Formats: sequence, C-alpha cells, structure tokens
Amino acid sequence: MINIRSVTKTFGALTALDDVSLDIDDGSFLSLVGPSGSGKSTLLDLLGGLSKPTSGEVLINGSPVTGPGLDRGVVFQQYALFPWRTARANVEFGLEGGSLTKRQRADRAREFLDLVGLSGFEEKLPHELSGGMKQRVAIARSLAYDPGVLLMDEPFAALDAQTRDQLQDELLRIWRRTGKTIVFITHGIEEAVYLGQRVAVLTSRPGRLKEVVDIDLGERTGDVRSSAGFVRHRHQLWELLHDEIRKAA
Ligand SMILES: Nc1ncnc2c1ncn2[C@@H]1O[C@H](COP(=O)(O)OP(=O)(O)OP(=O)(O)O)[C@@H](O)[C@H]1O
Repeated sequence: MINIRSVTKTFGALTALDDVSLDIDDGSFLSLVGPSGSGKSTLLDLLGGLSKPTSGEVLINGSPVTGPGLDRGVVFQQYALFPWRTARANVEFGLEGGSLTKRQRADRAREFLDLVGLSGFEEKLPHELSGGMKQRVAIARSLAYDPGVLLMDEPFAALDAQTRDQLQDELLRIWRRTGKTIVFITHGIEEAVYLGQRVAVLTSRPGRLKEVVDIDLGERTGDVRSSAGFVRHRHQLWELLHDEIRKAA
C-alpha cells in the first residue's frame, strides 16, 4: 500500500506538486498522466525515494520513504543498461551484494529474462538487442530482486508503435502473474487506459490531482481498443487533459 499524503514539492520559487494526496492499493496498476511539466516525474522520484517532499509524506506499507530501496524498482524511458555487460549480467547487477551465490544469481537472471520473453538472448550485449529488447532487459532487472512496487517513467515512449503494443501486453501479463503494484507514467491516453485499473490525472503546473478515473475494461483480450468502454474512457481522459493543456497555453 502506498499513501501519498498532502505532498507538496517546490524547487526554489517553482511549485512542481501542490498538496497531492493519493492512496495506491497493493497489487494495483495506476497510470499517471498530465501535461508536460505537471510533476509526474517529480512524483515518481518521491515514490522512488530519489527526492524528498517539501511538505507532506509518502508512506509505503506504513513507513515513510527515506531513500531508494529494494522494495521499489524503477524503469526509465532510457534503458540505462551497462553496455559492456550481457543481458544476463545486466539483470544480475541488481542481485549483487545480496545473499545469492553467483550460480543462483545467474539462474535468477535467466528466469526473469525468460519471463520477459528473452530466452536465448541471455549472452547478448545491449548493442546486439533492439530497443524493445533492451527495455525488456531493464524490466527483468527491476523485477529480479522482487520489489513489491514497480515505478515506470514512460518506459515505452521511445519504442515504435508495434513494439509498444506488444510490451504493454507483456507488462499486463507480468503484472497479473507477479502481483506487483505498478505506477506507470505516460503521455499516451490510450496507453494509460489500456494498462491502468485507474488513471490519475495531474493539472498543469502546479501539479495537483485533478481526477482519478476508474477504468472498467476487465481482461484486455481481443481488440479492446475498439470497444465502446475503451473509447468512452479515452474521450473522458482526453477532455480532462485537453482542459489542462488549454489552461497552460
Ligand atoms: N531538479 C529540479 N530542479 C528544478 N526544477 C525542477 C527539477 N525537477 C523538476 N523541475 C520542474 O518541476 C516541474 C515538473 O517537472 P516534472 O519533470 O516532474 O514534470 P513532468 O510532468 O514529468 O513533465 P514531462 O511530461 O515533460 O516529463 C517542471 O517545471 C520542471 O522544470
């Protein structure tokens, strides 16, 4: 369970987040959208413990976040892989310093590369992998040390549309299988609706919580994006966001 309580974050005179409160249930999938500069990454950094709120607090399972921790994995838009390490060694990285033996780390890395569909690519270097594959490695690396929470900052934004659709489905499959809590930032309304059980909308600067929309689509099977429910949610979010973008202009 994540509790964001009256969180305000300022950078000098600039207020990036203003009095944001939000509870995120264990095992749920929350998409986070908002205009550029609305504080999405700032909020994710606070959840990740990469920065501290100016006021208010962020609690994970009842304890205030004081810094980064192995209970939270972060996946960014840029793959952030070590270019000189193989896919397997990149995934092993997060396990080094833990209690596992070298052999156990290698087994674990293989297991998670398999989970993200990269069996057979374990010994490849990042430059031998496509963008989508690199992002799969980054996801496997974040999952391998078994964090309860996965924080994702536009992880699929740099990928082509087809690869992005494929990775969205993979992520949903992994989420169902592992029961992680996922907070997913995106600029894409369709992506937010397709992935999230809820979509939180931030206002243009200063970022406030404008609305949290419940997405009721059930299992994403078949051509969900063409369904009446999907189209309705997409339009609802488009209106909420459009409103904010207009205000910011
Ligand atoms: N370290 C920092 N120092 C100063 N200002 C910052 C810092 N980090 C963020 N900001 C400012 O805070 C505001 C929110 O930034 P943030 O990156 O969180 O927005 P965002 O919603 O993620 O934007 P985008 O969608 O463009 O990535 C912006 O005006 C940004 O310039």
